Amino acid sequence: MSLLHEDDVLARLAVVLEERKHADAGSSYVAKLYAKGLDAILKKVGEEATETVMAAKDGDAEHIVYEVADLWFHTLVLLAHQGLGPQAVLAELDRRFGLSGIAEKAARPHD
Ligand SMILES: N=c1c2ncn([C@@H]3O[C@H](COP(=O)(O)OP(=O)(O)OP(=O)(O)O)[C@@H](O)[C@H]3O)c2ncn1[C@@H]1O[C@H](COP(=O)(O)O)[C@@H](O)[C@H]1O
Repeated sequence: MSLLHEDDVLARLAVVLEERKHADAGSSYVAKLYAKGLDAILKKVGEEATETVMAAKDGDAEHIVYEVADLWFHTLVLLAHQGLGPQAVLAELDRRFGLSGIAEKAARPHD
């Protein structure tokens, strides 16, 4: 799998999450979660955060990745429910990275 493909997965998943807003609640996991509403989505985010903490305490790398994927997925559902998408979060992280000056230092290593 290419790096580009992996980089792109948040955007591609966000498109599917938008499409599920028009799907029948019985037809998909995400459509059912939307139908249950914000509190149900928040409950899943909380559960997955807790499961991530427990996996990290166990120190099993595969389990950590699995639980963080569940957590990221449910935060993407939350963002979509709120009319937002991963690009907004990525832009905020990019802004903070820019503020840190690390990118500029990397471009001028001898300063
Ligand atoms: N990436 C995911 C994804 N990650 C996790 N999950 C679901 O999130 C749930 C995780 O919750 P738990 O571990 O608590 O398992 P559970 O007991 O089955 O969950 P609950 O039924 O209690 O909520 C599971 O049901 C997983 O199937 C996901 N469901 C869907 N996707 C993606 O979302 C897209 C749309 O999904 P559908 O709406 O199902 O078509 C798919 O193409 C996938 O790419």
